[in-house]
Amino acid sequence: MSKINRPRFDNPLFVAIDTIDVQRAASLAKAVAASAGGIKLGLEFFMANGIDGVHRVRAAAPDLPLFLDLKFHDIPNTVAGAVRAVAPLAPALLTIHASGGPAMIKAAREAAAEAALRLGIDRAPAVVAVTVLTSMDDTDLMSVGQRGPASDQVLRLTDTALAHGAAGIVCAPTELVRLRARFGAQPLMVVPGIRPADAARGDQKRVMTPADARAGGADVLVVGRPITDAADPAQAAAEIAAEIAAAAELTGAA
Ligand SMILES: O=C(O)c1cc(=O)[nH]c(=O)n1[C@@H]1O[C@H](COP(=O)(O)O)[C@@H](O)[C@H]1O
Repeated sequence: MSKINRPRFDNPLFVAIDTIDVQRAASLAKAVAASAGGIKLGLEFFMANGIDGVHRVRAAAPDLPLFLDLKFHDIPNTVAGAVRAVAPLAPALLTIHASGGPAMIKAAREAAAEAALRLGIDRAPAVVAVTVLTSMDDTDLMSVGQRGPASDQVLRLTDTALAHGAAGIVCAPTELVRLRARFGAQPLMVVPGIRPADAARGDQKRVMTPADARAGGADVLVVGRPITDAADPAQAAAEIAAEIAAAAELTGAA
């Protein structure tokens, strides 16, 4: 297997732009461009607008890396095909579900590397594996037949994901310290479930503030509604970026 592609982001704030409206998505991308390190487009946006829609949003903020969060979870052959299909978008990050298992994770990683080579893309998309969704707690986990507590299941899935070629994982901020202690600094830790102290949790269950998540070792902080639902998204993004930067200074993180 080729060397693991592990990107580093100077600015770890990725704004999740969850909408079906291309114009709104483009104007949000533009509004947050000064404070964000990247934008994330996910299922909601992609189901409505597909590859063309992604191009249109990127044109609004061309310098921002793209996190394409489609959470692939299928048989290895199908996932490899899906990775190849979106590779021309050259996302910096691409998600799969770790629970798809070793062969699926390996197939995704290999498809990303091969497609990048074939397309002449400098850097293959980093495949990151979603562990336990941040909207699930221990009871939810049990109800789908998985052994909890959530933090133990995240550890097991991280082990599997990293052993089979994922560049990193998606986890809740509450698991970061334990994961860093076990897996060290190398794996990319992508962390949603971020809520400023005064923000509504919505459907998120395992949450922390931007400062605590950064101090805990998050490489990428995924923040959606606290920014996109704010009266002034540019200002909300700037405040969260400042909170992250202050936490990084305190802890000596880059
Ligand atoms: O893969 C993800 O990005 C993801 C994984 C996870 O466990 N939880 C989670 O919330 N996400 C995504 O992160 C974003 C969080 O958005 P907000 O809850 O609005 O901040 C959404 O786009 C989710 O799809």
